[in-house]
Amino acid sequence: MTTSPIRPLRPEAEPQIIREFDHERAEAAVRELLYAIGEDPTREGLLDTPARVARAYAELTQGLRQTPEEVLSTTFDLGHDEMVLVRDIELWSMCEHHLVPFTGVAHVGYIPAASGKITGLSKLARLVDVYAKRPQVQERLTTQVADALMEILEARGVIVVIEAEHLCMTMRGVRKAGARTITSAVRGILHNAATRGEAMALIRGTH
Ligand SMILES: Nc1nc2c(ncn2[C@@H]2O[C@H](COP(=O)(O)OP(=O)(O)OP(=O)(O)O)[C@@H](O)[C@H]2O)c(=O)[nH]1
Ligand SMILES: [Zn+2]
Repeated sequence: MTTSPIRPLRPEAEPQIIREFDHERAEAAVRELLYAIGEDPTREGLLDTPARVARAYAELTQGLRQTPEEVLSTTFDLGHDEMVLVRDIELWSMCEHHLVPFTGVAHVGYIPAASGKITGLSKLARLVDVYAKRPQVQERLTTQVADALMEILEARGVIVVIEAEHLCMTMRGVRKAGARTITSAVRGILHNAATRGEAMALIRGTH
């Protein structure tokens, strides 16, 4: 059995961008976990599992190695300064308490700067992934997406609504399948009741 050297955990609340995923360390940890649950990682069916799980985790946590600035670096000036809203962006994240998935949809809307700084629609979905593909809590995911749009696009207003089901509440623990958690973050001129109402109507599809 091999164990990799213990390195200190990062002390910061917000993780630093670490460019390289440590496959060797992840594999060693998975091997250890298999021993811990009473499995035998040397049996044939499990031989490649540590490497596979490491690759899967590299993908599931790839947002830790990306920045919102990279994603939002392409902007256009379309002279459009009204609300842009992308609804039902599929979302898969990982709850930081249990490291099991939570999944649902994000609705992301913003009102561009008067200068008309607009990003590509797909970039809103990519931005959600930058923050979703990390160990997360839904509240932080919601505010991080909103804050990134305010800061990087200099949007005049942002609304982010996330509806998700947490597998840690479904497959284990309290076992309440179907319970959905809804979080929202509102910034800038979307605090204005009429503007927010317009956004909510678009999100609900009742406009
Ligand atoms: N606020 C918030 N809580 C979350 C999120 N994901 C998971 N949780 C909760 O985190 C809590 C962790 O509670 P603990 O009592 O420390 O852990 P636990 O003993 O496994 O709790 P149970 O899930 O109730 O069995 C649970 O209530 C989870 O439902 C999230 O995104 N936001
Ligand atoms: Zn959880």
